[in-house]
Amino acid sequence: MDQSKEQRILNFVLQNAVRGDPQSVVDTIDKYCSQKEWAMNVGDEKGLILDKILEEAKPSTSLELGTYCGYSAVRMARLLKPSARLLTIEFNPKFAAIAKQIIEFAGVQEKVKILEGPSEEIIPQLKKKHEVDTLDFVFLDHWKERYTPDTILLQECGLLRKGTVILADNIICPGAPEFINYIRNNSHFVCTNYPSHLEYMKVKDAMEKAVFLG
Ligand SMILES: O=C(NCc1cccc(CNc2ccc3[nH]ncc3c2)c1)c1cc(-c2ccc(F)cc2)cc(O)c1O
Ligand SMILES: [Mg+2]
Repeated sequence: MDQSKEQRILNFVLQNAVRGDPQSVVDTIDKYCSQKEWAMNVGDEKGLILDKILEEAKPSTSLELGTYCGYSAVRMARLLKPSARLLTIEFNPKFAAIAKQIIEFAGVQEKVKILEGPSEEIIPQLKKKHEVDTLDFVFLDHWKERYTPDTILLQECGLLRKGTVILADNIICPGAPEFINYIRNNSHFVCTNYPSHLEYMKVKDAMEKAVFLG
């Protein structure tokens, strides 16, 4: 059975990155995906925006929607303080299995917990089953049409607090027009746009930060 692109990315990491070194895992995935096969990691250019916003937020509890191969989970975990936690939700079991191995190879498995399943099922379980009080940081990078319903669901479940930072990928490409319309017209959020480029390409993209006002 021939390998998937995600398995090829994993193998390249296992053979070329340094075990226990999250920066080397991030750099190795970026090298593979810019030189060999494109993949939908947030990438190095938008990754620097993610780094800066995450470092400003100094989150104790973070949530990511859309783990994929674990690139952004490793990228975020490398910047979290030792006691901080990242929960990341992935619907596709094959992606989750690859991500688990990449996260373990990077040595950040103590800070990262992969939750397998659809966000609409898992978000309502975060408080009771996963002992979350409120979220300090949320990274949206899953199906773009889920950005709005899941933001509403997070509010309904009491998971946002005054100052929670939500960062959304792919505002231009593939685009999340209904999310932009929702969040920029919602007086409970203060929004900031960060122009950038699609990972590994010259195509324009952007990220949007939305801070919840409570
Ligand atoms: O679509 C994207 N990513 C989302 C995605 C996509 C596929 C599968 C999954 C399965 N994972 C999944 C699903 C549902 C879920 N619910 N809760 C968790 C959860 C997890 C997730 C995407 C596309 C492009 C892109 C593609 C092509 C192109 F030409 C330009 C740009 C660039 C990106 O940076 C992207 O992020
Ligand atoms: Mg993305």
